[in-house]
Amino acid sequence: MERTAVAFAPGHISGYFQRIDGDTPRTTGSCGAGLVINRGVTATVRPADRISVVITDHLPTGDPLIRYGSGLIEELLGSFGISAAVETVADLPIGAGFGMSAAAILATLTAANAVFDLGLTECGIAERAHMLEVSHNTGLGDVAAAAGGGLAVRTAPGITGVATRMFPDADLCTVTFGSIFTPDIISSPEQMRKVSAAFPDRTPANLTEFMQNSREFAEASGLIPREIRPVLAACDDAGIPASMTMLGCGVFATGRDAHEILAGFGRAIPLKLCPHGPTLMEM
Ligand SMILES: Nc1ncnc2c1ncn2[C@@H]1O[C@H](COP(=O)(O)OP(=O)(O)O)[C@@H](O)[C@H]1O
Ligand SMILES: CC(C)(COP(=O)(O)O)[C@@H](O)C(=O)O
Repeated sequence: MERTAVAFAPGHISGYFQRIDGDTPRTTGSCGAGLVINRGVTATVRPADRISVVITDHLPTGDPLIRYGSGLIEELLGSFGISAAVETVADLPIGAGFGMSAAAILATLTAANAVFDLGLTECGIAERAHMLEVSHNTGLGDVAAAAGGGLAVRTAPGITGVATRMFPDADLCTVTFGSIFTPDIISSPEQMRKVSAAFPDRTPANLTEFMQNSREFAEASGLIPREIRPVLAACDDAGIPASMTMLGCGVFATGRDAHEILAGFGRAIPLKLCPHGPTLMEM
C-alpha cells in the first residue's frame, strides 16, 4: 500500500525582529521574539507520479480558500528529488503575519521525511526549512521559532539562535484584516534600517515584557497600518496588552478579556502557546 504521512507545524506571531545578514541563507535571519501558537499548518504527503500542491488558505472572515501550486513547496520537493502530492491546510490566513509559510515548509518536510525515509533529524528539517524560507524572502526568524514551542526569544540568526523558550499558560487572541507582502518589507534596505533602529534593547524575562517590547517596536518601526489603529486604541483603553502581528495587517493581544475587545472589530481567534514544534501525526 502507498504510504501517506500527515504532519503539523505550529504558526508563529513575531512581535519584533531585526534582520541579520550572514554570508549564506543558513546564517541569515533575524533576532527578535514571538509566540509559537497552537494553530498552524497540517500537511499530507503521498508519493505521486508528479509534484502537485493544493493549499487550503483562510480569508480573514474564516471562509476557506483553495489554491493550487506553491513555488516554495515545489522547490522543497525538487531539492530532494522527490515526487509527491502535497496538501497543506493553513488554520490561519496566509501572509498575515502568522508564519504560515514557515509552518507549511516544516510540516511538509516532516511528513516527506517519514514517507520517503529521507533520514533527516529534527534539526536537519529545521535547517533546510530555514534556508528555503530565507532564500524566498518569506520570513527570517519564523522557522527557528516554530521548530520548538513557546514564547521564543531569538538572539542570533538561524536555527541555533533561539536563546530562551518560555511557556506561560496565557490566553492569547488575534484579529486580522489581511496580508502585508513580507518579501517587499524584508528586502527593502530602508525598511530594514527603520526596523533595526526600533529594535528593543532589553531582553524580555516574561510575557508582559515581551508585549511591552513588541508594542514599543511596532510604534517605532513605522510599520503599523492605519486599519489596526482603532483596535490598538481599544485595547489600550481597556488595559489589554496588544501589538501588531509582524508582518500582517492584524493585532494580537493577551489576557482573558482580549477576546471581547478584539471581537468588536472582526473575527477574534483565540490562541494558546504551542508547547512543541513540528510533529508527525499519522503514517
Ligand atoms: N500553507 C501553505 N502551503 C503552501 N505554501 C504556502 C503556505 N503558506 C504560505 N505559503 C507560501 O508562502 C507565501 C507567503 O509567505 P508569507 O507572506 O511569508 O506568509 P506568512 O506571513 O503567513 O508566513 C505564499 O505565497 C505561498 O507561496
Ligand atoms: C516578521 C518576519 C520577518 C516575517 O514574518 P511572516 O510575515 O509571518 O512570515 C519573521 O520571519 C521574523 O523574522 O520575525
